[in-house]
Amino acid sequence: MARLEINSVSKAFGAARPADGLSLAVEPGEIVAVFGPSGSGKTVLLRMIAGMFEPDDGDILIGGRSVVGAPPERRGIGMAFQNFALFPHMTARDNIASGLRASGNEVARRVAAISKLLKIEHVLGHAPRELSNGQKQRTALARALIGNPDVLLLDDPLRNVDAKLRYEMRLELPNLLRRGTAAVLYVTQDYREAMAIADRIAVLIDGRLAQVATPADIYAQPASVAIARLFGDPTINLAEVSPVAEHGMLSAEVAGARMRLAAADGTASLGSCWLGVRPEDLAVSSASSDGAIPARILAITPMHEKAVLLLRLADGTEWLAALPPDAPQGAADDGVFVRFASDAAMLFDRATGLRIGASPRLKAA
Ligand SMILES: Nc1ncnc2c1ncn2[C@@H]1O[C@H](COP(=O)(O)OP(=O)(O)OP(=O)(O)O)[C@@H](O)[C@H]1O
Repeated sequence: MARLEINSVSKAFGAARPADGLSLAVEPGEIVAVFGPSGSGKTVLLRMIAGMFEPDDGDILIGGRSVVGAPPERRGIGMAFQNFALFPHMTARDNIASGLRASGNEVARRVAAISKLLKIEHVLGHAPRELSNGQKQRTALARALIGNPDVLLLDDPLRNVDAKLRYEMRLELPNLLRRGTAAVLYVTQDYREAMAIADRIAVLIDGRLAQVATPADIYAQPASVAIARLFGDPTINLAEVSPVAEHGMLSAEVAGARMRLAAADGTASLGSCWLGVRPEDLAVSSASSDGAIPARILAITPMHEKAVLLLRLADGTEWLAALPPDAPQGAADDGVFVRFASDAAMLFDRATGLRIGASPRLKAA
């Protein structure tokens, strides 16, 4: 059992700075997803931990000991990659055993145990070219897990498997990974995968950790508008507003309608803000009411578990609403009214992008 600690780690390649003062600790048995846009530095972070290259600055500790400068094979790390990286001339069995520094019966026993767990016992004699992508991925995972590593690094391991298997693995992987005591760093470009698999998510943007928190907290309390936009499909709706405080209540005009937002802490009005409302927090109806935004339906996309409406608000802003499939939706070109509960509104400072208010969203009005 060993903790992984990344302390103020930086790395530059010429003008690119894929790691810029990163600090993160992963406990034994914990799964932390590293999630962020393409090019944000996720792979560079994993490679520094693995020893494929060293940081310019800062320290990386496993079990309290610095591993900077130590050869990769001495770091107690297991790794699996999106491209599987199996040895083509070896069987699945030998690929898995190559992750172990042991011999004889012990190897056979551990290969049998891990391949049973990963349901690949029947393909152990096959070469990689004879395996499906799902079987390749399981073989690569078995190789990473077999040595009971202190730290397990998984670089987008489900990127190249089909949608059905990805869905199944999202359900299976957390249980599988938690059977061991490895500190797991799991890189993904898919926010759903990060939310399904991880205990905590580390959001990496431009080489910096923008937020590290549980999946539920990141969704409900994104630290900034950039993070709010990375989580959610369809993505969060935004409107430029200048909230005012009156009688202890914040309100703002959105497309001509005055919306109550939250109980205001003070009497001060806020400056220019982004108002954010998630598509699933919008209600759409044909009847007007107090605080409803007039809008027109531009298009409707039925999406099985929900219907997504593209709306044009009275001021021309386009928003998306995600409604349960059985909710009345109207039809394209219908005039409708859009509402959201005051506690569904998030406010972000326009200048800094940071979320305003400490409570999950803002305090309910
Ligand atoms: N060996 C290298 N030499 C020079 N630049 C590099 C090297 N490795 C990475 N970079 C640069 O560092 C930045 C971060 O790359 P990285 O591969 O870590 O991104 P990522 O977040 O893993 O992206 P993706 O999700 O697309 O895999 C990029 O600008 C990339 O071009």
